[in-house]
Amino acid sequence: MIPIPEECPTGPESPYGKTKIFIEDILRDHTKANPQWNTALLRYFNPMGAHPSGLMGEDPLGIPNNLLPFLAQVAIGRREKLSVFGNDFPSRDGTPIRDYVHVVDLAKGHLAALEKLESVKKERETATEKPTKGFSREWNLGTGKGTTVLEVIKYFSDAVGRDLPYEITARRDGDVLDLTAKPTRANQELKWHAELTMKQACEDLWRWTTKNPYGYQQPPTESK
Ligand SMILES: O=c1ccn([C@@H]2O[C@H](COP(=O)(O)OP(=O)(O)O[C@H]3O[C@H](CO)[C@H](O)[C@H](O)[C@H]3O)[C@@H](O)[C@H]2O)c(=O)[nH]1
Repeated sequence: MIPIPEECPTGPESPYGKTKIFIEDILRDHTKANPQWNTALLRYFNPMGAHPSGLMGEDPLGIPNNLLPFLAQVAIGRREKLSVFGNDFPSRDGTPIRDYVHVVDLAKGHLAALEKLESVKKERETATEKPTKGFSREWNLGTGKGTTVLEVIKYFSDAVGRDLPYEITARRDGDVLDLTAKPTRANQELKWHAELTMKQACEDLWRWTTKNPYGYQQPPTESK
């Protein structure tokens, strides 16, 4: 079901996807058995960007697996070029579509969920009939807007101010065509909407990268 609503049936194929659903199941079961528990199950789409101050950002160890951290390392000169994993997907430019959400919006989604749980807690405490089960709910933290890999490269190149080198390579195992959220439930129940644009996310990521080319680590020293 694309875009993916909160009600979408789940069927993870990768071990990583399975860990996410196992954790949700554990939390749902625990909450069901403990009426005093209120649990938010937040489903992240593709987080990107950095704090606009340029003081906090992502610092993957080793070779980055994810698109934006890799692209940022290409732009700052730590890697030669990006490999685009396949351009034969049935999308508008042949590359896969993801829902990239700014980390600041994602952080605000957590605050909105905590506020919602507070109000649920108050309602339940004052209810005439005491609940026999806890409260748990799934919410999609995504923008609802899909962007292809080539579009991401264009947005980030614009933030950097020059074209960034990439080559088309084979598909990566497990990559699917489209993972765009339909965050209707999160929009309505949490009164949360992603507000920041791809342009802002790319500018914030580039500010973080230029201020901290090696993330939180020291630059490597020349060996003699
Ligand atoms: O070097 C790269 C890295 C990625 N991609 C492409 O870029 C898109 C995004 O890939 P990512 O690895 O950045 O993210 P995924 O969509 O694979 O998502 C994974 O990483 C996300 C975080 O960014 C979440 O954790 C998510 O749950 C997890 O499945 C994919 O089409 C992928 O094929 C490339 O072309 N080259």
